[in-house]
Amino acid sequence: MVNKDWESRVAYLGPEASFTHLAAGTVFAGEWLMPYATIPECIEAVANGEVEFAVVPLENALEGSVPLTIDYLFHDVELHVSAEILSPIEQHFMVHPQQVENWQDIEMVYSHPHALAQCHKYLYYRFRGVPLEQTTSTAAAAKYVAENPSRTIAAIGNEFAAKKYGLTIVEPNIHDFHFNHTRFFVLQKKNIKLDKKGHDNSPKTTLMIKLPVDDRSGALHQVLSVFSWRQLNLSKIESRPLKTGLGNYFFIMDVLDDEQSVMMQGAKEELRALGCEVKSLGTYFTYKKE
Ligand SMILES: O=C(O)C(=O)C[C@]1(C(=O)O)C=C[C@@H](O)C=C1
Repeated sequence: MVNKDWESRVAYLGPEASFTHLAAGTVFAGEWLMPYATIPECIEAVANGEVEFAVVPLENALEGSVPLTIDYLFHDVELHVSAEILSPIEQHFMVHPQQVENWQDIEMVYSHPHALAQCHKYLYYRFRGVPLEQTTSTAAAAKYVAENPSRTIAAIGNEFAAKKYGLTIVEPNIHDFHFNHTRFFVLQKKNIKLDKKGHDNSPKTTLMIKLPVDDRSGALHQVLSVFSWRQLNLSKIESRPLKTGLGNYFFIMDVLDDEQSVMMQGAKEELRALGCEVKSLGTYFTYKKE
């Protein structure tokens, strides 16, 4: 349980009305939400004690992982996941009200790289050849378009960003696939599950595993059998480069159990006995944004 005698400071990938801001609001309504410009700045803010929590994007159903978040958590900081938030994502095409007449002749489209990728087909068929400009978030794109009313430019983002920055949505729901969801991590220094109203009551643990250095054949198979014979269900496995040489990876695994269970304790012990390095990000519950 989190002690809630004080108001928590919560960093999020801003500015206001980013998808991360909306996700953070579902779990931290009424708390002190503080926008930061980039994912590393959010993570550093919690690591050096400026804030108690940080909310950052981790994975999108269409585009896959946000490598910056995963790599930062593995290489740069010792933090824990205290919750995950799943949020539906709807991308809209928006312009400054002064440019509504010209929106078909847009000269540049601004958004976060994940959002641009989620709308790749739409942009290809509708605005082929129009330059795409990456921003630190969809809300940053909306803010930029709002600050440049004389330019024939557009942003891709959510309806709250359109409202917040006074833009007009000229084409709603332009994401290429209907099932567009993003998973966000709530990070904290302490290894404590966030136990607020509205979670799913199913603990999940994220482990980051480095295989033994001897590079023996079957090492990954051995790791997987540690979970398999204990009937520990994995909901995700992914590899990321260790950044030490080609072919060197670590694995991120999400296990559907509490780190404190007998089976999980045994699994971690056995992994270490096999020569693996195991970094646990802790156990957390899932919160869903409607
Ligand atoms: O740009 C935003 O609004 C964000 O919160 C970032 C982010 C991401 O990193 O994937 C979050 C959700 C959407 O998938 C698009 C962008």
